[in-house]
Amino acid sequence: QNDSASLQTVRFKQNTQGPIGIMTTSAGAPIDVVQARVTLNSRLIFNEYFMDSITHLVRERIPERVVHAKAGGGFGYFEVTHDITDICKAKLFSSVGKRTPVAVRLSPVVVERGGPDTNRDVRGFAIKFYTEDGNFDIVGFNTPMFVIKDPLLFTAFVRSQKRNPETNLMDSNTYWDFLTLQPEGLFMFMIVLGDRGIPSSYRHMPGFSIHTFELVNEHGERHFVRFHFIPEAGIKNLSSEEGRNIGAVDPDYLTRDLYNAIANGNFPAWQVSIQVLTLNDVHTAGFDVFDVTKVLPLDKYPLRPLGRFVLNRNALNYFADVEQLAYSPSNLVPGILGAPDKLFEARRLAYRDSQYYRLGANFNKIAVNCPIHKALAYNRDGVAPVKDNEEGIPNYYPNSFNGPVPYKDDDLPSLIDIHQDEPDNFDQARSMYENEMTAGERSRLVQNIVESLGNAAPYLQERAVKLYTLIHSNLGSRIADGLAVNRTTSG
Ligand code: HEM
Repeated sequence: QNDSASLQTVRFKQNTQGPIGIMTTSAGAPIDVVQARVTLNSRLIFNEYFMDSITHLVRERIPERVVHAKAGGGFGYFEVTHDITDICKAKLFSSVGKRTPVAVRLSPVVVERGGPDTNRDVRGFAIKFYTEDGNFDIVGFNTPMFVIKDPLLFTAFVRSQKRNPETNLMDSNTYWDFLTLQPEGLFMFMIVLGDRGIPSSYRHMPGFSIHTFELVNEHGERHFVRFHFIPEAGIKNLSSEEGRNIGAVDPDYLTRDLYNAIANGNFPAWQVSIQVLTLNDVHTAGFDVFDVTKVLPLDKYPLRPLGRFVLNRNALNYFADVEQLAYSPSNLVPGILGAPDKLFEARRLAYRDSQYYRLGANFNKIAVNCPIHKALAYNRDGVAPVKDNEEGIPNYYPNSFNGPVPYKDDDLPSLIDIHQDEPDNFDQARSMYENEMTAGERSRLVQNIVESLGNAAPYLQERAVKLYTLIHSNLGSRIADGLAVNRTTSG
């Protein structure tokens, strides 16, 4: 193969004059490989090359993320193109033309670390902005809504979509059991099972914050926004058949495409815009605008342009720069308070916990997670990397010895209190089916649902048909017909 990704090692050779140095052990001692390779009649325990490499090899794997284990990543910048200082005082938005470095990780949800990129799945869309006030992360999806609004259901969602504990196989019964027990998720799965379920490349994939974030301006006034990221290259997707065929030949298709695009100077870029609501809009919307299972209608809350981001650099090392990336909804900066819904609150805890588990206590000291200005936290010690461990700076607060002092924000409002109802987004699902989908899109949605649901137990099929009928009678009856035809042809 002749693509940039396949030729990485060849390029390395071209860019170097010859061997880059004498090989050593991890402790830096030079190795005489001729000697070291005489192992069959010698004491292995004294062979430092063997001992150093074997003991490292068996420690090379860290836990994969419980979700979003596989990904493509890229680095670049975010640039403000439109002034929004009337609604937000965050420094990264302070002036038109201002650039902030970003790290972006794009990932299927259920697919495991070595699995196929072209599976039908939701895709994660995570951006870290390295601002002068610390890191701000938006950890979103390629769908504008999430599957549940009650965080208590998250564990059930993940387990039902992943492998059956006895068979270790993906299981259509658990998949459809969850969706039919929590029918608010069917709205998001109209996208997953529809035309947008398999992006043709990460460059052609949109992103959404989903949560409605609360922002404050210099005067302490609040606004509420959802972020949208629209690919400048346009939105493009694969059909089920294309996904299957491509995945059979190259399971890393999307990862490779992203790497090659960046390596070849065809830099992927996204337009960033926001839907903006005032406090009054929140009260008069007529529905819970913080409900992550719902979208905010674009005709009522149109997109306001904000900026764009461009990915112009690949990771220098995938493990160091992408695997070790640690995004968290709790990474917020002055001016951006986060979202007031329960799911966001749960996420503020879950990501940190996951990163302690997979990366260790000092995950924020790993280079790719470090803020651009030195963090002055009072934490010390723990597993590597500790870097300079803040040298002689006092390690407790408060202290009388010139340790870091608190930031003062006189206007700092807290997140508003909201009341959340039981989820009900059938109206939005109905409207999507009725008004937004073309006849072709509807047919392909039905076909994909029938294909997937056809593998589930009959009583789950019945439950699903009832729910789809509540969304739209036409959708329900077409699925029922499709399942009946399948039964006849297979029986
Ligand atoms: C709006 C809803 C949600 C969205 C859009 C979302 C999105 C994402 C994305 C994009 C990632 C991958 C981040 C990366 O690239 O490293 C991720 C990872 C993860 N998510 Fe979520 N998620 C949502 C809800 C939740 C909830 C409710 C929980 C648990 C309470 C949760 C727990 C996790 C965990 C533990 C990880 C792995 C984090 C790590 O180890 O770095 N997510 N999520």
